[in-house]
Amino acid sequence: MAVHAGADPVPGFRGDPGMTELQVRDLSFSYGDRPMFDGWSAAFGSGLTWLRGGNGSGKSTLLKLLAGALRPAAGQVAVEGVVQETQPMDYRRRVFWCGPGPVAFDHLSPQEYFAFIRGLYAGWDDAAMAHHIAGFGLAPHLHSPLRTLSTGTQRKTWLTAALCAGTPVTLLDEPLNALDAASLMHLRSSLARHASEGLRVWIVATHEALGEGIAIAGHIELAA
Ligand SMILES: Nc1ncnc2c1ncn2[C@@H]1O[C@H](COP(=O)(O)OP(=O)(O)OP(=O)(O)O)[C@@H](O)[C@H]1O
Repeated sequence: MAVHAGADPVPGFRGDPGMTELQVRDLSFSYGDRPMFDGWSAAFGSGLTWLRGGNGSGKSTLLKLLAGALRPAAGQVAVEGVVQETQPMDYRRRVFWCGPGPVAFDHLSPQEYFAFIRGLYAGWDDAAMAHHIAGFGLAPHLHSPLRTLSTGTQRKTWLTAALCAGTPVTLLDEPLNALDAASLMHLRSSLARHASEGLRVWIVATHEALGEGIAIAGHIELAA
């Protein structure tokens, strides 16, 4: 297991004044006595960053740290100057994390989940919600409890929320998993649009290439 360290701005990060930025400084984290990150630093600018690495290299762990779902032993993570450790609620409103596993909302239907989540994010976009419900074919499933829906349909629900939340930073963990061909096409075209707009930070952890036509602003590769 490699321990990740260093201070590498994401290649392609432009650092323009006024653009959204996620900054990680001197991040350290261990699972028990097993270090994963030791003084790791990076700066993520607007656009899409592809987070790569083999199984077990720490991609999901890094996204959880950036989301605030795991607590670092040391270091600082900040979005637009809002520091995760000292302003956790303000920070969380700026970061949407879409992980691969089940979440705590599976008693809700997609419609109830969207109604709940739209109250948390000031930039929530209702027009985008209608667009993604259609694009992912979610309409027949809107009123069924999430726990009764297929893995792919649940993931389409989380992805719809991620694409509508309007947060400065969006973290997607293996977003291509479990999607059918039509949904993959819809996700890829949505990511391509956001990546080319370059207005917000998108960090996407995935083993496989995202597909042609998606502008990649930077790569981070974690060693296994
Ligand atoms: N809660 C935990 N406690 C202890 N070790 C953990 C825990 N979660 C993950 N790990 C270990 O940390 C390492 C990194 O895991 P992580 O899930 O971040 O990797 P990954 O790059 O996302 O892998 P994959 O590509 O397989 O999804 C792995 O060796 C894993 O076994």
